[in-house]
Amino acid sequence: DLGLSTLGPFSQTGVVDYVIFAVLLAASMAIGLYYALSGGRQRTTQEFLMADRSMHCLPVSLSLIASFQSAVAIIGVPGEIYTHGTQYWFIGCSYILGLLIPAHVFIPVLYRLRVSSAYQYLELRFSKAVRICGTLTFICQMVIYMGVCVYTPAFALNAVTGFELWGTVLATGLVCTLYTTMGGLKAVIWTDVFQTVVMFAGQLAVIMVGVQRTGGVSEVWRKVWEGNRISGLDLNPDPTERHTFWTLGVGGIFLMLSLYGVNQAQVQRYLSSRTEKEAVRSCYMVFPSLQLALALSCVMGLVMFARYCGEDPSDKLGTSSRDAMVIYFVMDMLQGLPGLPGLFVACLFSAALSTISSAFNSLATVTMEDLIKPYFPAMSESRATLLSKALAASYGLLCLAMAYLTHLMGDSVLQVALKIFGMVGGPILGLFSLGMFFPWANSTGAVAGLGTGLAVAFWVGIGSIFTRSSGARPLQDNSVFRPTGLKRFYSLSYMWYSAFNCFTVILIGLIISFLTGRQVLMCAYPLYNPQLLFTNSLNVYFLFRPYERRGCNTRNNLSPVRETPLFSA
Ligand SMILES: O=C(O)CCCC[C@@H]1SC[C@@H]2NC(=O)N[C@@H]21
Ligand code: NA
Repeated sequence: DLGLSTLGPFSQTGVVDYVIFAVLLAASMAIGLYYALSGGRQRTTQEFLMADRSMHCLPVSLSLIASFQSAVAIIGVPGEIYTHGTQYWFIGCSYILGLLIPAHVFIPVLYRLRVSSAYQYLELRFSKAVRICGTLTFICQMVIYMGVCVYTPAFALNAVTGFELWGTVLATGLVCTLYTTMGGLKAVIWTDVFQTVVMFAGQLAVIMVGVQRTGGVSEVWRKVWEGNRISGLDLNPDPTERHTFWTLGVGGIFLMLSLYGVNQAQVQRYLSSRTEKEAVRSCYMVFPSLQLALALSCVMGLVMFARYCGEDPSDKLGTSSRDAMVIYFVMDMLQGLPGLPGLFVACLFSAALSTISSAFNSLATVTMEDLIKPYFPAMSESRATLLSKALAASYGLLCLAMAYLTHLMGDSVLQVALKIFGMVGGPILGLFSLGMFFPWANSTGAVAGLGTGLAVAFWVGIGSIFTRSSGARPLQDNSVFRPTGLKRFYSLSYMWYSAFNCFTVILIGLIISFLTGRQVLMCAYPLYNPQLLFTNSLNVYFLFRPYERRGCNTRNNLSPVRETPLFSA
């Protein structure tokens, strides 16, 4: 508690803010209960994990946003814009291809395979070992990320308002675990819808009050313009430059593909759609909402700059953490307006709840589908569902432990989250790309590629922590730091991690495949018949297993879908 509890929402306006926060938690619980007691009452894994594959595109698209738009973005992005200007806004350019490729490349393949876990594809294409490696990698990524998402809002609030830290983490974690365990994917998707609305409302409120209290739109614009926080198009090709149009607009595409193309949390939402067209439509509908989310958090950073541009309140705050400063700004703007601080607290926790509930549910799904069911085929449906619920609950508790670990990480939470996605999500994207676009890759190559990709990713990621240059260089710091050799390698912008690690997996995967299974060339069918791809008809072949000693064989029981154009030319 930085002694700013005078600014705290719960000292000035008191009860009404607590009520709003409590209403948010209660509403989420109510939705969880509703889906626990209605429909099939969550008695089958098809319902608990896949929502009976009956969802419409609107809730699915809002739930897709909610999965990877957490308090990290709501607190981290304004801090980024305040410190470095609007260069980060260019990440919005990556949303075009970052959503088109999932819609027309990854969804068709994964939807038609009728899988529950994205990693089942890896077994069909490669082998069980590759599937297990993919699943374990995904579990590591989401468990670490969940910890950051639970910790962020609680830490930020505690830093500024003295709001009870671990009590909040516990309350959030328990409520989330409960409704996810009771109501399954249907509850997670519908709470995501409700929480996304609260998230947008909270940010909008802060922006409107903030602009009004900082002298109106023209005054805000004048201050950010003079403070040169409106960044131009930075076309600097230097890959060690932290944020440029290339690292954000192009590097961001690979980040988006790793999240919206192959991440189980998003794939599960596509697969829960009633038809493939509905899934593709939900992917398209993500675009405007994602741009809105990005705009709100960027504008919030600009208003915050207009408010404090001269002074630097970190001395009052006692911490130079930009993340804590964002909460200070919000409480400074909203104090004395009954209900608004509570609305923002609800916004923060809605963002966190909607992300960690998606993480719980997708972790329970892959653990069940990839790590348990294959070894217990005779397990009864009710037993499997009960186990899935136990898994969701245990992941909830694990996430609280991870929240504590986040305590120890440096950097702004936004950078921590983006680094995790780059270091772990990038290699997984590489693994799927190796399988889908390189028919001659085999499972030995895939495992070697993934292992190498993860090793290199952690080498760069950990190395970057020790070299100054990878951190955020404040705008006014114009010291020319020219890293050389290994230091240059460590200085790679973290926005390139997804692309860099993806290509490492593909490169190593291909080399090892050639060295171990050259006969493969004759057997695997192209996933896409390339010359057809651009004539509007997509022939999705289910892949034959790569060459075994006895010549090509099709051990999997999926017959190739031959020559049936999936949508007419
Ligand atoms: O908010 C978080 O929890 C993670 C930070 C943002 C993750 C990436 S950034 C590009 C894409 N847009 C989003 O809203 N989330 C993802
Ligand atoms: Na969220």
